[in-house]
Amino acid sequence: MNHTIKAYISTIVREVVENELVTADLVPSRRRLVVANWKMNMNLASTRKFVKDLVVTKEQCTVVICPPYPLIYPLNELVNENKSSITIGAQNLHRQDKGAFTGEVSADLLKELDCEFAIIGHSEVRASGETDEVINQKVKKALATGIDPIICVGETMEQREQAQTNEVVTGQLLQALTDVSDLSRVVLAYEPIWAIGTGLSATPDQAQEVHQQIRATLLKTFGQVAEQIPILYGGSVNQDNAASLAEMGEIDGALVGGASLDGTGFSTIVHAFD
Ligand SMILES: O=C[C@H](O)COP(=O)(O)O
Repeated sequence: MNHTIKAYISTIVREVVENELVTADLVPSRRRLVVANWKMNMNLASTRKFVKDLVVTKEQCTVVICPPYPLIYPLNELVNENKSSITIGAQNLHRQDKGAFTGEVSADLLKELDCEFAIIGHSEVRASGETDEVINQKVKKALATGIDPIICVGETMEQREQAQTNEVVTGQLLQALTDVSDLSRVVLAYEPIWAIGTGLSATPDQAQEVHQQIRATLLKTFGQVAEQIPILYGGSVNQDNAASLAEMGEIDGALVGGASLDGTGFSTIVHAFD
């Protein structure tokens, strides 16, 4: 079903609910996603092994793999050969259509290579100077190209210690979503910077608390459509902590870095969110 039809159906459902013709229980539940961000890791051989090792038996949870750009095409071929239910995503995209942007990749090309998602605003990209305005432009470019954006937000340890988490995260998400119309296709990822690659994951309660604040802000700002936006948690998710994070009602999936490089281990994380 294409996105226009999905959006139309969700609009009808929302109107019916707002008119109290059905109970909220009948609103379709949010999609759940487990996303692998391979960052600057993996090669052709390890990608082949990953696809062989990954066991995805259920389909309640969308499994998105975001490889380095040169691996997108071979990964797509492997997915087709193996009839795998992997969905492919990109780690970034450019806000412009095309042009003299050395080293960058356009949304159109990513779409042509079957990328259905793109990570936008990852803290490792923000650290190189990416602004909230550029992130907002990338979100719009992704949506206009038929790619669903996975927008990352998160605070530093210093900001957490100064009780600024809510202010920082809210500011980032509202700027990323400024004038964005198709919110039902947006995915958010809460990634506390202090938890990324450190082995120091947020506890399920810490993550749940921030996710609840994000949900409240989304509902207040955008209304009922905000219920459809999945909020993933990212930051040292692994085979040991995935199940306890997945139990939390406001954690709709995970964005996984280091622990996504091994197909067998990543399968365990996926099944925790199934
Ligand atoms: O995009 C993924 C996040 O940066 C988390 O990375 P990590 O699982 O290695 O902490």
